Amino acid sequence: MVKVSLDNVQIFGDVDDTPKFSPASTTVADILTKDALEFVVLLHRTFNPTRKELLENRIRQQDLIDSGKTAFQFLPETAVIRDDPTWQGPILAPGLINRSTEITGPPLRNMLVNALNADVTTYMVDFEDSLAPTWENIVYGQVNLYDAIRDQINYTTPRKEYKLNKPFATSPTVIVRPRGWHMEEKHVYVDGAPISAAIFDFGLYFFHNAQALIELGKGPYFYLPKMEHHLEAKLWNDIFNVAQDYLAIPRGTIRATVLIETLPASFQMEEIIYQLRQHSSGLNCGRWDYIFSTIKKLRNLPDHILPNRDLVTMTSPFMDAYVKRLINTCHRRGVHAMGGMAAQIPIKDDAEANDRAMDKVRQDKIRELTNGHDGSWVAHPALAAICNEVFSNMGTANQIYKIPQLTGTADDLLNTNIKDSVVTVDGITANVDIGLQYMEAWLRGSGCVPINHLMEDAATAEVSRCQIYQWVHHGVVMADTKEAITPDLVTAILEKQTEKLASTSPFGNENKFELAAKYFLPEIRGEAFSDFLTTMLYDELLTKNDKPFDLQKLK
Ligand SMILES: CC(=O)SCCNC(=O)CCNC(=O)[C@H](O)C(C)(C)COP(=O)(O)OP(=O)(O)OC[C@H]1O[C@@H](n2cnc3c(N)ncnc32)[C@H](O)[C@@H]1OP(=O)(O)O
Ligand SMILES: O=CC(=O)O
Ligand SMILES: [Mg+2]
Repeated sequence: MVKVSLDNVQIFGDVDDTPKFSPASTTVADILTKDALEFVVLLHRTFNPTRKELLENRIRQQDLIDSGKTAFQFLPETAVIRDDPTWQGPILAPGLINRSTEITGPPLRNMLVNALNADVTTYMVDFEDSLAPTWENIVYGQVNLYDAIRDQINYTTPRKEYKLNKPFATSPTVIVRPRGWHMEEKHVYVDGAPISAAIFDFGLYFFHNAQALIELGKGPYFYLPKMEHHLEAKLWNDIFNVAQDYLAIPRGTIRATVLIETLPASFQMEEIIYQLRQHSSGLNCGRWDYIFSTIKKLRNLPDHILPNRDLVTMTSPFMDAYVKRLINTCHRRGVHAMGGMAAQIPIKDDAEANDRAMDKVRQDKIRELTNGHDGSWVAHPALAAICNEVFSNMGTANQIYKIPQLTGTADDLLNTNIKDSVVTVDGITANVDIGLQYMEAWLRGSGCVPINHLMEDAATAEVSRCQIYQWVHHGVVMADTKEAITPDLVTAILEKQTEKLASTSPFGNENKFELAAKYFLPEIRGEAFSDFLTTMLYDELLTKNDKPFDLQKLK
């Protein structure tokens, strides 16, 4: 075994050794053990320089786009991968053959139990879009997964008893989504800089649970978010190989589904599967981040202005092209093509509105099934039945064997012309409202919230944020007032919304609307464009102890 020095490692978060849940749960100290930390530090030291280079490459690509020399093309240097029809993904892994209904949600203990009890095939446990990365959320997410896998997650609150209906081994297969390459975990420093959040989330989960999962007839399975280049997938693949070798687990045991949720990645779908080859479990249409990325990448080009958020749909030309290209690519290579998230959630106090919302979810799933997806996502247990019903029409565990015609040329992927496109005052107000409410919740530690009966998470909020930037930047003329959108107009809307929401907040003086507005303002005035809302706000979540935790006390 490689010896890893922890001399230059510091932990600034609490490493609690008292159980948080009743009956007694695993503790944070059982997760952040010396052995586990050595493993994640080894991965970080080995792979962080490449991660940083790849992040710099993203900035260079953006400069190219902004200068009008569009970088969007199928890469000439990887034509050989695309043109070779012979290579295939691996044989499907145990627990990942039928993925017709995947529930998703953050790894909060109550939600983990509820999701594992849901009538679904698989469960994407999310450290990313739906989780605000407080130290507490991150480390207890690991505690909760550890306990779930060992059938010791049952617990009681004053309100409710949470109990798994079935053993973990026969519950929906768990697929963990670590944070993306851009995020750092600032509660852990290695050699004077924060550790990569992706490596931290992946490493702790893999180290503690890979062997146990294999013994249960499943495996260490992952969803990989927000990649922008096939070499970013190669980086994951290299990490997987080292991780498996380290624990003497056969290479190819890990499986990873990549979210195609950035515009550049949709030009490299085949290469991404190729890089992960023996570890690939397909691709997923991460539609919300994909809309965000499309706006973000093309934000400074006047020909790609998108209309009001509710007019950008899965049938918009660029979205339709991306979905169809993804399904064709996956099925040609023998891997799953997963659908994405309709934002509608159950509406409890209005039966008719609920029926309309549920019908939107159903129509979305029907479109996905008809296009050829092998399964799709649901945001809430009450939506599982709809997805199950629609995808039962496959009649088989998946439809990988069906290869639809290859559509989605480079021009189609960039075709942002949407019929009857308009931007209106209501469209701006809705985006301001969503962005502000979401950021305020995130700053209080909630990464996924219902707003106006829709699920809002980091990806959907990004769409709202960067639409306003784009409209102000280009001085778009509103269809209703015939006036151009200016920084002063959006400032006035933000101020009004902030005052209204702060004065009615159930959190009273503890609400964070003023703080959220302070960060939001330069973004929507077009004066700043942060890479991600989450990296922009992250320091506000730090509960960094001044004195690092004494590593001698690690178990
Ligand atoms: C763009 C993307 O990345 S999509 C993927 C990321 N997004 C997600 O994963 C969405 C996850 N979903 C959620 O967080 C929630 O469903 C929300 C915030 C959208 C709605 O939450 P709420 O309004 O609180 O839902 P509601 O009150 O109906 O919840 C009822 C029960 O269902 C549970 N529940 C709701 N959603 C889920 C879920 N996704 N997984 C497990 N349990 C859930 C709640 O925990 C609650 O049970 P409890 O009282 O025992 O704790
Ligand atoms: O992660 C999913 C998305 O839509 O973004
Ligand atoms: Mg996403």
